[in-house]
Amino acid sequence: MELVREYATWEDVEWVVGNTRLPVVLKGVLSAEDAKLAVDRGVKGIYVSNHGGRELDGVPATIDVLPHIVRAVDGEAEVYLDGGVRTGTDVLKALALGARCVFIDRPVLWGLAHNGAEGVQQVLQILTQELSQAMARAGCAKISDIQPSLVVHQSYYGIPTVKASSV
Ligand SMILES: Cc1cc2nc3c(=O)[nH]c(=O)nc-3n(C[C@H](O)[C@H](O)[C@H](O)COP(=O)(O)O)c2cc1C
Repeated sequence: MELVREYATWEDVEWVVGNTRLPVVLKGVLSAEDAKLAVDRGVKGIYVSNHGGRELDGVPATIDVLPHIVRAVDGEAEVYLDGGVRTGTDVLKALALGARCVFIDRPVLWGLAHNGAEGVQQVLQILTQELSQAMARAGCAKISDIQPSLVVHQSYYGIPTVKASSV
């Protein structure tokens, strides 16, 4: 019986990178080790995601692994994050911990289900307004003013966090 492979390998990543001149973004990175392996293979965007926690019980929260991944990547790729971003302060925290941007999935779908295109617009407006308020209260006039010192994270104290290995 032929088994159907349901996971990607590093060879797959190498194939994609080698077959396009476009920058490749790898989604689903949850460990510093994998982030480094991806960068070493020419990946230009590390997309920290646990797919909304829907794929595998027990995976770490993306915000917990983000600082380790940012440190490992060391500016060699942009780092993005999704998973559980629900408020403007969530956005602020992710940016402060080194994400270039965040992605939002289910809140957008909830807005769509509630009120169609207008509902989606409302969700994005609420998040934008909350981020703007959070930035004002944190003394940030622009996005580049959002610095790690705004956020106290357990990893800054050397407390070990869960390590996962997945692509
Ligand atoms: C209904 C649904 C289907 C999804 N399908 C995929 C998928 O096929 N591939 C993938 O990488 N992520 C998939 N995701 C995960 C999202 O792209 C995203 O990583 C996650 O939902 C972000 O978390 P949030 O919903 O808390 O914002 C799916 C999410 C939902 C809710």
